[in-house]
Amino acid sequence: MRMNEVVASLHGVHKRYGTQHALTGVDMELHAGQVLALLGPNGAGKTTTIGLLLGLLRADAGQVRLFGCDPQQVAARRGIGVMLQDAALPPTLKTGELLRLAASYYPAPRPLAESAALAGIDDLLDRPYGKLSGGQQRRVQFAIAICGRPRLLFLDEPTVGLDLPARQRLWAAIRTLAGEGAAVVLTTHYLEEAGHLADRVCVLLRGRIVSDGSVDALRARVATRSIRCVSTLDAETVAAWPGVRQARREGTQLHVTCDQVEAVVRRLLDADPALSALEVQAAGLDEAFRDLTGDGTPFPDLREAA
Ligand SMILES: Nc1ncnc2c1ncn2[C@@H]1O[C@H](COP(=O)(O)OP(=O)(O)OP(=O)(O)O)[C@@H](O)[C@H]1O
Repeated sequence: MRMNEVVASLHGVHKRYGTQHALTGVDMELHAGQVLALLGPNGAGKTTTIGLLLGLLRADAGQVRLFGCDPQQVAARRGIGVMLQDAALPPTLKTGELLRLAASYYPAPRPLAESAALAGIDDLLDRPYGKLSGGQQRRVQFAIAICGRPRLLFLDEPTVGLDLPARQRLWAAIRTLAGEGAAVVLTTHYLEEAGHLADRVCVLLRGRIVSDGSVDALRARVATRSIRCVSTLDAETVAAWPGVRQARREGTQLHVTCDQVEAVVRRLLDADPALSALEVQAAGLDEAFRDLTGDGTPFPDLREAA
């Protein structure tokens, strides 16, 4: 497989459930060797997009292609690996047995030890799946998703329930797979995860793609900066200054989001000679997303990873 080759695509896709419009005119391409993070608030259309690519749903209009074929064709589906959130696996089977069984469905599976090592489950192979912790089960599900050497890997919130070392290990494994040429699509609510992992971030909002590009390009689309300082200035007063988008207080700290950072910093220093611990940062992804909604709609389910 050539790096950057388009492995799957949606062009002008519309999908409705009854009168509910889930996707309206979505265009998206997935490339070999690229990790794409699909982000958006609840109900934005992420699951619907993945369902269409997996051939579980049919578009009402537009074209969906998987390895150049209709995603409903079995041959096309053999090239994908999937880790969904509601995986139900037989609890009495041992992890190693489950992995062997899953690998047997693929023409050229990865050696079991390699899948286990990538997923960090080498020490769990003799344990019954049902006796594992939630985080351990997630790792087994990941091993199953990658055991067939998929050319396209779908990961639906793969690190939910994982502690930080396990999450970092999974990120490393995902990077390895992308390095081997796999296209990876992941949905995540963790901004940190998208920032660390993704080559591209696609933001869906109310069934439309509102941003598609690198994490840096997304950040650059919003010119906002955030200022933090220790100050006794009233947040509401600062919020009314020109160039300030938002100001709030957290204990002794004042947090200000603004467009014209130099002017606001100058005015803060003038207004409060005792101001200290001044920090200026580029907008985080959460501010970027908030900005993309245009009407200030927050993304309540986007949170920083713990
Ligand atoms: N089977 C269904 N019947 C009716 N409406 C549906 C169905 N599935 C999804 N929808 C609606 O379609 C829209 C998109 O839903 P979708 O599940 O794709 O969003 P999502 O981005 O995956 O959300 P979440 O982050 O909550 O999983 C929502 O308004 C949802 O209510």
